[in-house]
Amino acid sequence: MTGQQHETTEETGSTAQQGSVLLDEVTKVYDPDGEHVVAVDDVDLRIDAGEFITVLGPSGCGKSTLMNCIAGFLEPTSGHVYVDGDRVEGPSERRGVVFQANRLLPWKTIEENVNLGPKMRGELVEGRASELLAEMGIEGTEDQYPTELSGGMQQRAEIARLLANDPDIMLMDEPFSALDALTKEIMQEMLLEIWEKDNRTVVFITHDVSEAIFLADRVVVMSAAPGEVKADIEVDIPRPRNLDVTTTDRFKELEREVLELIHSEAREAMGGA
Ligand SMILES: Nc1ncnc2c1ncn2[C@@H]1O[C@H](COP(=O)(O)OP(=O)(O)OP(=O)(O)O)[C@@H](O)[C@H]1O
Repeated sequence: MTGQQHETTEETGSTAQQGSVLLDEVTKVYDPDGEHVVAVDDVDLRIDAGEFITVLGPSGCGKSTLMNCIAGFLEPTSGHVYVDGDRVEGPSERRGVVFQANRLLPWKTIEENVNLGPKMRGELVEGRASELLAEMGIEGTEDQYPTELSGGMQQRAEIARLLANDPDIMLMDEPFSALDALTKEIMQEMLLEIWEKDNRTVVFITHDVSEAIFLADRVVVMSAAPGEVKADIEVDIPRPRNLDVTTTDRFKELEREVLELIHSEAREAMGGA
């Protein structure tokens, strides 16, 4: 994908780039043993192709549920998810998912892990895994096994595995939350570099307010359970960004605004204490 694909064509009025997401009145109710847990309540959300959205909210407010509905792992109880105008009816390699704990297969080498998706589809390109590993800054790890790599390197390999499928949309559920602070910062800058190059749509769930603002075009703040969209905040900090922006007045201002929203949600969730 290129920046050019992101431009609107005059003839059609639509963007050529793939990866737009529309959540239309999405509600998800779990019903274990008749308990009726409303995890996500009537969420409307539009994400443009190529946008980077972060999702913040108190624990249990339905962030992962929402992401799993976009991924196609879960079917909404009511409402629909559309990707590029088509209703999501199941998982697709066009929507790649990264979780906090990586899904690398421990008995396969890093190269074999990265090649897994393309191989299964009969689209294996010789040398592509090495290219992606180099892009992720872990060249030379092709023949190693996941457990031989540090946590940060495993997450880099995981993202390389995702990119090997060339997804239009990257769905990332707290991908860096298990990493130490320094590794986390390095990963954040690296993710932005990749995104600024390819402009894939990213939906990134986090509990970290600073991470949410640093990465995003828009921060979506969810309310305490049942999860609704409480605020949708545009991050008007110029790109390309590096971590220096986190010391600017505008960044601090946004951080205060988002923190206040999160705190008021947490207070409400605790019964207004
Ligand atoms: N498979 C399930 N069966 C029953 N209830 C579930 C299931 N998955 C999630 N829930 C419930 O739905 C609500 C939302 O959960 P979800 O994991 O989506 O929230 P979250 O915001 O991602 O939480 P966290 O920030 O703690 O990861 C919670 O009350 C949770 O207990």
